Amino acid sequence: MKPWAKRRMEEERYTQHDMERGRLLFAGRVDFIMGAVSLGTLPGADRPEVAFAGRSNVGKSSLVNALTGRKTLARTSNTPGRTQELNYFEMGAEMNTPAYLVDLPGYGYAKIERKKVNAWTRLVKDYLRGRPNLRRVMLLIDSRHGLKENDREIMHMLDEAAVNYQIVLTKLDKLKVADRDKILKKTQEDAKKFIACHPIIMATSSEKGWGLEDLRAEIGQLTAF
Ligand SMILES: Nc1nc2c(ncn2[C@@H]2O[C@H](COP(=O)(O)OP(=O)(O)OP(=O)(O)O)[C@@H](O)[C@H]2O)c(=O)[nH]1
Repeated sequence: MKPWAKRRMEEERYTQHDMERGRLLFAGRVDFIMGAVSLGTLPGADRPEVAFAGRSNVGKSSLVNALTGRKTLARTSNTPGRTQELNYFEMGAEMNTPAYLVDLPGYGYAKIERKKVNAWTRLVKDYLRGRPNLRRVMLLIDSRHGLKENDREIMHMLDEAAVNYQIVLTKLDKLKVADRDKILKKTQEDAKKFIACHPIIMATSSEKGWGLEDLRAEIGQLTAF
Protein backbone atom coordinates (compact mmCIF):
# COMPACT_ATOMS: atom_id res chain seq x y z
CA MET A 1 0.00 0.00 0.00
CA LYS A 2 1.22 3.49 -0.82
CA PRO A 3 2.23 5.42 2.31
CA TRP A 4 -0.28 8.22 1.61
CA ALA A 5 -3.12 5.73 1.25
CA LYS A 6 -2.11 4.07 4.50
CA ARG A 7 -1.92 7.43 6.28
CA ARG A 8 -5.40 8.37 5.04
CA MET A 9 -6.84 5.08 6.25
CA GLU A 10 -5.31 5.59 9.67
CA GLU A 11 -6.71 9.08 9.90
CA GLU A 12 -10.17 7.89 8.99
CA ARG A 13 -10.13 4.83 11.16
CA TYR A 14 -8.87 6.25 14.42
CA THR A 15 -9.52 9.43 16.28
CA GLN A 16 -6.68 11.32 17.92
CA HIS A 17 -8.05 9.99 21.19
CA ASP A 18 -7.80 6.33 20.09
CA MET A 19 -4.22 6.79 18.97
CA GLU A 20 -3.28 8.55 22.17
CA ARG A 21 -5.00 5.96 24.34
CA GLY A 22 -3.33 3.14 22.40
CA ARG A 23 0.06 4.74 22.83
CA LEU A 24 -0.45 5.33 26.56
CA LEU A 25 -1.77 1.83 27.20
CA PHE A 26 1.39 0.26 25.86
CA ALA A 27 3.85 2.93 26.95
CA GLY A 28 3.27 2.50 30.67
CA ARG A 29 3.66 -0.55 32.83
CA VAL A 30 2.46 -3.82 31.35
CA ASP A 31 2.42 -6.33 34.16
CA PHE A 32 2.12 -10.07 33.91
CA ILE A 33 -0.82 -10.95 36.16
CA MET A 34 -1.19 -14.70 35.82
CA GLY A 35 -1.11 -17.76 33.62
CA ALA A 36 -4.54 -19.38 33.91
CA VAL A 37 -4.99 -23.07 33.15
CA SER A 38 -8.72 -23.10 33.90
CA LEU A 39 -11.58 -20.65 33.76
CA GLY A 40 -12.02 -20.78 37.52
CA THR A 41 -8.75 -18.95 38.01
CA LEU A 42 -9.26 -16.02 35.61
CA PRO A 43 -9.06 -12.51 37.03
CA GLY A 44 -12.37 -10.65 37.53
CA ALA A 45 -14.07 -9.38 34.37
CA ASP A 46 -14.01 -5.81 35.66
CA ARG A 47 -12.26 -4.22 32.69
CA PRO A 48 -12.17 -4.72 28.92
CA GLU A 49 -9.77 -7.24 27.45
CA VAL A 50 -8.35 -8.11 24.06
CA ALA A 51 -6.94 -11.57 23.36
CA PHE A 52 -4.17 -12.59 20.97
CA ALA A 53 -4.44 -15.98 19.29
CA GLY A 54 -2.58 -17.77 16.52
CA ARG A 55 -0.76 -20.88 15.40
CA SER A 56 2.42 -21.78 17.23
CA ASN A 57 5.38 -19.84 15.91
CA VAL A 58 3.17 -17.20 14.23
CA GLY A 59 5.15 -14.47 16.02
CA LYS A 60 2.71 -13.77 18.85
CA SER A 61 5.25 -13.23 21.59
CA SER A 62 7.35 -11.06 19.29
CA LEU A 63 4.32 -8.92 18.47
CA VAL A 64 3.29 -8.48 22.10
CA ASN A 65 6.86 -7.53 22.95
CA ALA A 66 7.08 -5.12 20.02
CA LEU A 67 3.79 -3.46 20.98
CA THR A 68 5.09 -2.79 24.46
CA GLY A 69 8.60 -1.95 23.32
CA ARG A 70 10.03 -4.57 25.65
CA LYS A 71 12.17 -7.54 24.84
CA THR A 72 11.15 -9.96 27.54
CA LEU A 73 7.49 -9.44 28.31
CA ALA A 74 6.05 -12.40 26.48
CA ARG A 75 8.42 -15.29 26.05
CA THR A 76 9.64 -15.73 22.48
CA SER A 77 10.86 -19.15 21.57
CA ASN A 78 12.19 -21.40 18.92
CA THR A 79 10.38 -24.30 20.55
CA PRO A 80 6.84 -23.82 19.32
CA GLY A 81 3.85 -24.76 21.39
CA ARG A 82 5.24 -24.51 24.87
CA THR A 83 2.78 -22.09 26.41
CA GLN A 84 -0.48 -23.84 27.29
CA GLU A 85 -2.00 -21.17 29.50
CA LEU A 86 -4.09 -18.05 29.15
CA ASN A 87 -1.48 -15.44 29.99
CA TYR A 88 -2.91 -12.26 31.45
CA PHE A 89 -1.16 -8.91 31.23
CA GLU A 90 -2.48 -5.73 32.74
CA MET A 91 -2.04 -2.60 30.66
CA GLY A 92 -2.51 1.00 31.75
CA ALA A 93 -2.56 0.26 35.48
CA GLU A 94 -1.81 3.92 36.12
CA MET A 95 -4.68 5.13 33.87
CA ASN A 96 -8.28 5.23 35.08
CA THR A 97 -9.37 2.86 32.30
CA PRO A 98 -6.94 -0.07 32.39
CA ALA A 99 -7.35 -3.18 30.24
CA TYR A 100 -6.16 -6.76 30.01
CA LEU A 101 -4.21 -8.24 27.16
CA VAL A 102 -4.63 -12.01 27.03
CA ASP A 103 -2.08 -14.16 25.28
CA LEU A 104 -3.88 -17.39 24.30
CA PRO A 105 -1.84 -20.58 23.90
CA GLY A 106 -0.66 -21.22 20.33
CA TYR A 107 -2.40 -23.96 18.36
CA GLY A 108 -1.53 -26.27 15.51
CA TYR A 109 1.89 -27.43 16.53
CA ALA A 110 2.27 -30.82 14.84
CA LYS A 111 4.25 -32.48 17.62
CA ILE A 112 1.60 -31.91 20.26
CA GLU A 113 -0.47 -35.01 20.81
CA ARG A 114 -4.23 -35.07 20.32
CA LYS A 115 -4.94 -35.00 24.06
CA LYS A 116 -3.32 -31.58 24.37
CA VAL A 117 -5.10 -30.26 21.29
CA ASN A 118 -8.41 -31.26 22.89
CA ALA A 119 -7.43 -29.57 26.14
CA TRP A 120 -6.56 -26.40 24.21
CA THR A 121 -9.85 -26.42 22.36
CA ARG A 122 -11.84 -26.96 25.54
CA LEU A 123 -10.09 -24.23 27.50
CA VAL A 124 -10.25 -21.69 24.68
CA LYS A 125 -13.86 -22.50 23.77
CA ASP A 126 -14.95 -22.11 27.38
CA TYR A 127 -13.01 -18.88 27.62
CA LEU A 128 -14.48 -17.44 24.43
CA ARG A 129 -18.04 -18.33 25.36
CA GLY A 130 -17.89 -17.17 28.92
CA ARG A 131 -15.91 -13.96 28.96
CA PRO A 132 -18.27 -10.97 28.89
CA ASN A 133 -15.52 -8.33 28.90
CA LEU A 134 -13.69 -9.79 25.87
CA ARG A 135 -13.84 -7.05 23.23
CA ARG A 136 -12.02 -8.79 20.39
CA VAL A 137 -9.69 -11.63 19.51
CA MET A 138 -6.74 -10.60 17.39
CA LEU A 139 -6.09 -13.64 15.24
CA LEU A 140 -2.49 -13.67 14.09
CA ILE A 141 -1.71 -15.20 10.72
CA ASP A 142 1.79 -15.65 9.30
CA SER A 143 1.76 -13.60 6.12
CA ARG A 144 3.95 -16.16 4.34
CA HIS A 145 1.40 -18.92 4.82
CA GLY A 146 -2.02 -17.21 4.81
CA LEU A 147 -4.99 -19.03 6.33
CA LYS A 148 -4.30 -22.69 7.08
CA GLU A 149 -6.89 -25.35 7.79
CA ASN A 150 -6.57 -25.00 11.57
CA ASP A 151 -6.88 -21.21 11.32
CA ARG A 152 -10.17 -21.76 9.51
CA GLU A 153 -11.29 -24.16 12.22
CA ILE A 154 -10.62 -21.52 14.86
CA MET A 155 -12.46 -18.93 12.77
CA HIS A 156 -15.50 -21.21 12.57
CA MET A 157 -15.27 -21.71 16.31
CA LEU A 158 -15.16 -17.93 16.84
CA ASP A 159 -18.08 -17.46 14.45
CA GLU A 160 -20.11 -20.02 16.38
CA ALA A 161 -19.25 -18.41 19.71
CA ALA A 162 -20.19 -15.01 18.15
CA VAL A 163 -16.85 -13.56 19.20
CA ASN A 164 -15.68 -10.49 17.38
CA TYR A 165 -12.24 -11.17 15.85
CA GLN A 166 -9.79 -9.54 13.48
CA ILE A 167 -6.93 -10.93 11.43
CA VAL A 168 -3.47 -9.53 12.03
CA LEU A 169 -0.85 -10.59 9.49
CA THR A 170 2.60 -11.07 11.01
CA LYS A 171 6.20 -11.13 9.68
CA LEU A 172 5.34 -8.97 6.67
CA ASP A 173 9.04 -8.14 6.26
CA LYS A 174 9.62 -11.74 5.20
CA LEU A 175 7.59 -11.20 2.02
CA LYS A 176 8.69 -9.55 -1.19
CA VAL A 177 7.08 -6.14 -1.67
CA ALA A 178 4.97 -7.40 -4.58
CA ASP A 179 3.60 -10.26 -2.49
CA ARG A 180 2.46 -8.07 0.41
CA ASP A 181 -0.52 -6.60 -1.42
CA LYS A 182 -1.41 -10.01 -2.81
CA ILE A 183 -1.63 -11.69 0.58
CA LEU A 184 -3.53 -8.72 1.99
CA LYS A 185 -6.15 -8.93 -0.77
CA LYS A 186 -6.37 -12.71 -0.60
CA THR A 187 -6.87 -12.63 3.17
CA GLN A 188 -9.49 -9.91 2.80
CA GLU A 189 -11.39 -12.13 0.37
CA ASP A 190 -11.09 -15.14 2.69
CA ALA A 191 -12.25 -13.09 5.68
CA LYS A 192 -15.51 -12.22 3.93
CA LYS A 193 -16.58 -15.85 4.27
CA PHE A 194 -16.55 -15.63 8.07
CA ILE A 195 -19.42 -13.83 9.68
CA ALA A 196 -17.77 -12.52 12.86
CA CYS A 197 -14.45 -11.66 11.20
CA HIS A 198 -13.64 -7.95 11.02
CA PRO A 199 -13.34 -6.86 7.37
CA ILE A 200 -10.15 -4.88 7.92
CA ILE A 201 -6.95 -6.91 7.93
CA MET A 202 -4.09 -5.47 9.92
CA ALA A 203 -0.56 -6.02 8.62
CA THR A 204 2.47 -6.03 10.90
CA SER A 205 6.15 -6.76 11.25
CA SER A 206 7.52 -6.90 14.77
CA GLU A 207 11.00 -6.91 13.34
CA LYS A 208 10.51 -3.63 11.45
CA GLY A 209 7.89 -2.06 13.69
CA TRP A 210 5.32 -1.93 10.88
CA GLY A 211 1.64 -1.61 11.75
CA LEU A 212 2.23 -1.32 15.49
CA GLU A 213 0.85 2.20 15.82
CA ASP A 214 -2.38 1.10 14.12
CA LEU A 215 -2.68 -1.98 16.28
CA ARG A 216 -2.15 0.04 19.44
CA ALA A 217 -4.81 2.53 18.30
CA GLU A 218 -7.21 -0.30 17.46
CA ILE A 219 -6.75 -1.77 20.94
CA GLY A 220 -7.00 1.71 22.46
CA GLN A 221 -10.34 2.18 20.70
CA LEU A 222 -11.62 -1.29 21.62
CA THR A 223 -10.81 -1.02 25.31
CA ALA A 224 -12.09 2.52 25.84
CA PHE A 225 -15.19 2.48 28.02
N1 LIG B 1 11.48 -11.64 10.22
C1 LIG B 1 10.61 -11.70 11.24
N2 LIG B 1 10.67 -12.72 12.12
C2 LIG B 1 9.77 -12.74 13.12
C3 LIG B 1 8.80 -11.71 13.30
N3 LIG B 1 8.04 -12.03 14.36
C4 LIG B 1 8.53 -13.19 14.86
N4 LIG B 1 9.58 -13.62 14.14
C5 LIG B 1 10.36 -14.86 14.39
O1 LIG B 1 9.48 -15.99 14.35
C6 LIG B 1 9.84 -16.96 15.36
C7 LIG B 1 8.65 -17.23 16.27
O2 LIG B 1 8.32 -16.06 16.96
P1 LIG B 1 7.60 -16.07 18.40
O3 LIG B 1 7.28 -14.65 18.69
O4 LIG B 1 8.37 -16.86 19.40
O5 LIG B 1 6.28 -16.89 18.03
P2 LIG B 1 5.08 -17.36 18.96
O6 LIG B 1 3.87 -17.28 18.13
O7 LIG B 1 5.08 -16.61 20.25
O8 LIG B 1 5.45 -18.88 19.21
P3 LIG B 1 4.86 -19.91 20.32
O9 LIG B 1 5.66 -19.66 21.58
O10 LIG B 1 5.11 -21.22 19.72
O11 LIG B 1 3.39 -19.64 20.48
C8 LIG B 1 11.03 -16.37 16.11
O12 LIG B 1 12.21 -16.93 15.58
C9 LIG B 1 10.95 -14.87 15.80
O13 LIG B 1 12.20 -14.22 15.83
C10 LIG B 1 8.79 -10.64 12.33
O14 LIG B 1 7.97 -9.68 12.36
N5 LIG B 1 9.72 -10.69 11.33
